[in-house]
Amino acid sequence: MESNLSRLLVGLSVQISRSDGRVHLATVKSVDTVKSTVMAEWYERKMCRGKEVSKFINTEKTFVTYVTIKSSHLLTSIMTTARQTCLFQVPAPVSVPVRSTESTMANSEAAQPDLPPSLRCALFICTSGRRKSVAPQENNKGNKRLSCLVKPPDVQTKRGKFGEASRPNQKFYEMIQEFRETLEITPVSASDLIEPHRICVCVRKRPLNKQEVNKKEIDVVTIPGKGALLVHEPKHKVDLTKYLDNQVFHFDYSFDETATNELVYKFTAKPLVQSIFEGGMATCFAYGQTGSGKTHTMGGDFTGRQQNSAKGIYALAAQDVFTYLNHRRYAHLELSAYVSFFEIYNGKVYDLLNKKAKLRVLEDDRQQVQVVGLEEIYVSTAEDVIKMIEMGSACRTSGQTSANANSSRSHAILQIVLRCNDRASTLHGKFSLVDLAGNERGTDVSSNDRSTLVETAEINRSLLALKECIRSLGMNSDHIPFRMSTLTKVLRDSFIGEKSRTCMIAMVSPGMASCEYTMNTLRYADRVKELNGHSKGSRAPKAQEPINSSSEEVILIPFLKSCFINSHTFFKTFVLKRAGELVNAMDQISYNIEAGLPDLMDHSRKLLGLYKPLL
Ligand SMILES: Nc1ncnc2c1ncn2[C@@H]1O[C@H](COP(=O)(O)OP(=O)(O)OP(=O)(O)O)[C@@H](O)[C@H]1O
Repeated sequence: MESNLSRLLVGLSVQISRSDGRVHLATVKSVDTVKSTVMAEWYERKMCRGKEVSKFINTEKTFVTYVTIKSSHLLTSIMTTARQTCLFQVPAPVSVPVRSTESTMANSEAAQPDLPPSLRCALFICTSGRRKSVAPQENNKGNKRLSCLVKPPDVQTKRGKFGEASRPNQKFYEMIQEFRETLEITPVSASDLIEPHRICVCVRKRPLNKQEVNKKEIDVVTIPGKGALLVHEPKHKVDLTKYLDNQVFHFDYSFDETATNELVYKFTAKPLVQSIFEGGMATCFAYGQTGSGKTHTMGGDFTGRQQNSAKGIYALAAQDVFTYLNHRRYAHLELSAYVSFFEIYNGKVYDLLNKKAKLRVLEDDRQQVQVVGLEEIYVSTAEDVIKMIEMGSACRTSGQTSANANSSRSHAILQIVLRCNDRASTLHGKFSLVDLAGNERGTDVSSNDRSTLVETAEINRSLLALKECIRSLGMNSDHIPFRMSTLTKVLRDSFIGEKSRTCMIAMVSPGMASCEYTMNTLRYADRVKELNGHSKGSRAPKAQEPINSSSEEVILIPFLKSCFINSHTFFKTFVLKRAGELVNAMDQISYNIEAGLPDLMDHSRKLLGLYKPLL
C-alpha cells in the first residue's frame, strides 16, 4: 500500500475526473503515509480547491489503485498520467452502477484521448450515474471535506452559509449550493454545434415560479450543460441524517432556466423543418408534468395571462417553413402549406379550428389513418399560422390543478402540412408539433372525481403508447404499436419511413416538491432515448427504477402512488402488487377504461382509507 503512496509524490501532476465529465489536472499537495491519505489541489474559477483521499486498495498487476473519498461531495478520480491510476470509490451505502452503453464510453474516451484503453476503461467505471452528498456536520467525524473554499466565520452569518434568510429546507439548500460550487456550468449557447439526430431527446428546466419563490421552495435540478442534468434528491437516512441522492442524466441537449424559446427551438424543432421539404414526416413533442412549461415552449411565453404566440416553437417552425418555401432550393417543388390544429381529449379528437367539432379517426384497408372532417386551412404567411394558433389555443380543454391554474388536460397537435400544387394536392411532408397533456394526472386521483380518473387513465395509456412507438421507430422495428391509443393512431405517419424524424423536449419543474414527477419525466425521456444510436449519454442506472416494475409503471404508478408516500413497508408491498395488477390490465389493448373504472375507484378509495391513519 505504502509503495503505491510513495509513487504519488508531492508536486506530481495528476488528472482528476469530475462527475460532470471533465478531466483536468490537479497537484498532489501532501501524502500522509501514516494515515494513508493524499491531498490533491486544483484551481477552479480562480479559487483553489482541494480534496483529501484515503483507503488505497492496490491491484499491482493492472497498476490500478482505488481510492475512497472520505467525504463525497465530489466524485472524482485521480489518474496519474503514466501507468498508475487511482479511482475514487463512492462510500459504502452508495451503489456505483456501471453504465454499459457505448455512448458513455465515448464520453470518457473523448475526455482522455491520450490514455490507453485500459485506463479509459478504469475511468469509465467511476463515472457513476449516482452519487451522494451527506450533510457536513452530520458526517462521520473522520470524514472531513478539505476544501480551500472555506469561508471565514464572519461570512457565515445567522442568515445561513449562502447569505439568505432561512427556508424550510435550509440544510438541503446549502448542500445543493455547496455541490453546485464544485461544478463548472457551461450552458447550451446559440453558437454550439447542432448535431443531426433521427430521434433527439432534450430536457428543459423552467425557473422557479413566483409561487415557489414565495414559498422559498428549493431548486433541486442543476444543468451543468452538454446534455447533462443532475437531480439532487433530498433524502433521510434511518438515523435522520440528511443526504442528497444526486442522480445524473444525459440527453442530447439540456437547457437551463435561462434558455429562451428561440434557443430551445434552434436545437430541437428547427433541424426538423428541412426534413419535411425532403418529403419526410417530422414530429416534435413537449412532454412533462403539469406546469413544467410545455405550453410555454410550444405555444409561446406568457406576459401575465396573455400568451405571446409568436415566440413559441409552433410559430418559429411556421416562420422557417415559409422561409424554405421561398428558397430557390425548394421553390421548384411548387408546394403549398396548410395548417390543422386539433386536440385529443379522453381518446376523442376535437377540431380546434372548427368550433371544437368532434371528429372520427378511421383507418382504411391500406392502414392509412384519416381524421375525418379535419379542417386543413391554407396559409401563406407565418402571421396566418399565428392567428390559427391563437384561435385554437383559446378553445383547448383546460382545468385547474394544484400545479397549474390553467392546466391543459388534452394533447394538442398543430400540423403544418406541405402539399404539391397538383390537382390531387398530394401530401409531400408533414410537421406535427405536439403539446402533450401533463404526465402526472395521478395526483388528482384524490379528488375521487370520475372524469379525472378517466382522463388519467387515457393520458397514461397514450403516453405509454407514444413511448413504445418512438422506441419502435428507433429500433427500425417492423411492428409499430400505433393502435394502442388515439394519439399514436393519428400520428402513425410519424413513426414509419426512413425519413421520419422525432424530437422530444422533456420539461421539468425545478422545485423540491416536484422532485418525484421530475424523476418520472426524466426516466421516461431516458427510456425514449435509450435506443437512439446518436445520443451521447447512457440511460440512468437501473437501480433508480422501482424494483420489479416495468417501465410502464413509471408512468402509471403515480396514478396510485400519491396514496402511499411515507407508508409502511407491508402497505407499500400491498399497494404495489395491486397497482401492478391494474397496470397490467390497463396495458392490454383491449382494456376498457369505462368498464374498469369502478375497480380503479374502489382500489383508490381503499388506499385512501389505509393511508389516512398513517398521516
Ligand atoms: N421557461 C420558462 N420561463 C419562464 N416561465 C415559464 C417557463 N416555462 C413555464 N413557465 C411558466 O410556468 C407556468 C406553467 O407553464 P405551462 O402552462 O407552459 O405549463 P404546462 O406544462 O403546459 O402545464 P399543463 O400541462 O398543465 O398545461 C406558466 O405561467 C409559464 O409562463
